[in-house]
Amino acid sequence: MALIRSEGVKAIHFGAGNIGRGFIGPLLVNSGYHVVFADVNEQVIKQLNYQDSYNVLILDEDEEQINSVSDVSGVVSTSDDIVKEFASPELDIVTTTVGPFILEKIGQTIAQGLHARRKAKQGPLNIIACETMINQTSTLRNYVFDHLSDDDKQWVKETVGLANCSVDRIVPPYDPKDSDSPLDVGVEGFYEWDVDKDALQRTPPNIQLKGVKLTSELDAYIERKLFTLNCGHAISAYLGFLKGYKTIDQAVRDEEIRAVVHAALWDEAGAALRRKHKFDEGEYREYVEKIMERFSNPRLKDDVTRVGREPLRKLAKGDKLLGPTAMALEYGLPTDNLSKGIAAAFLFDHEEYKQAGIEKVVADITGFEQGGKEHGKILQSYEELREKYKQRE
Ligand SMILES: NC(=O)c1ccc[n+]([C@@H]2O[C@H](COP(=O)([O-])OP(=O)(O)OC[C@H]3O[C@@H](n4cnc5c(N)ncnc54)[C@H](O)[C@@H]3O)[C@@H](O)[C@H]2O)c1
Ligand SMILES: O=P(O)(O)OC[C@@H](O)[C@@H](O)[C@H](O)[C@H](O)CO
Repeated sequence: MALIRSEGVKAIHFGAGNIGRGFIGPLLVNSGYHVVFADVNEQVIKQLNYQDSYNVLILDEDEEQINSVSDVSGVVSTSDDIVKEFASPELDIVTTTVGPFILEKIGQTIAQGLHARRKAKQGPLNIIACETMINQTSTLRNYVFDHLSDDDKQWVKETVGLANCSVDRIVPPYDPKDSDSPLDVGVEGFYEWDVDKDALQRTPPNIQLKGVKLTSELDAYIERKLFTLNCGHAISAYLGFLKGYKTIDQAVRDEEIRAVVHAALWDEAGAALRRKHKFDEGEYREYVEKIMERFSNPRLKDDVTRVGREPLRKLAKGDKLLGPTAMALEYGLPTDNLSKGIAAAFLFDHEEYKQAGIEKVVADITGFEQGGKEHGKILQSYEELREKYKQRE
């Protein structure tokens, strides 16, 4: 059993959920931080303060490893305690994994915390939101700035680093039957965290995150992750759901689904990404094959409903499905398999689409004109999938 221990400076992490406890928290602890988890879930916070540690189980197909994460505590994110934590001289970094829609809510809390920190005359800080979306920290920054005075804004501009990033580790909810503690979490061994190094506040240079890649080319890393891993994940989830599979590994072991996902990632999204970012073909092939292997991991038991959650968010322009489609079209590349994934997303949550009429809904959401080629491809796949999997409606 590998033991991870922290030694000094503090981090606040908003969101003590799967990825918070399973990746960001442990990585911060491993980098020497005491991690204060901030969450609305009072039960989780109580348990964190009671236990002071929990286990992260690495669930790879060929490896079983348990890491104990200690020196962690929790505060309820809606209590005054969180504002006090911001004023602490030991605080060095603030991270989040609360979900894209929650950033607006924590924006006000972070603004109050930053105000308290300025009043307490404490020093620099870095904030990194780790949600699965493009420019998540810039989005959070806007919400925070909505609640700051002009003086506070000026202080934040001079003192606080707000860096975008890309975070990758698959962390599904862990079945409590499989462990002794409700805090324990099961994760895959693979992880990647790329952070925009130019946006970080480096005075004092406390930030030394072990296992983090600091880069000046974040856009390429973000697009590679979102348009490959998350794109393939979403397509697997939606097609898997239609075919009656419960988990992602079951879905991608189905030859038909696997072929669509692989072609979407390699021939369509991948071909576009390789052109735009000049990724080395061999390295990119390894990246795709590794993703297919990660999706196939039966020990993760990752439910298609978790991966497919909030389909309208996933269908947003520039996000994991329409983003790579637009990029492929820009380079004159095929999009047939991406279109199938998009069509399947419309069938995942079809009740609300049914009411408005699918043709209009597809046009409104995708921006593809009714009667146009791309709109037609999605609609055709939609009808084919609907006919084929009628029994699941
Ligand atoms: N699970 C993964 O595989 C994974 C990997 C990379 C990134 N992410 C991203 O991380 C984010 C969280 O995903 P997750 O799977 O951990 O979800 P989750 O539901 O397990 O965790 C979210 C946590 O945020 C908490 N929360 C909700 N509202 C809050 C608030 N106002 N203040 C503080 N805490 C609040 C919830 O109580 C919960 O504990 C998402 O943006 C997701 O895209 C997830
Ligand atoms: O978190 P979402 O809902 O945007 O997407 C679901 C999964 O694809 C996602 O959580 C992945 O597991 C994660 O992005 C892996 O790094």
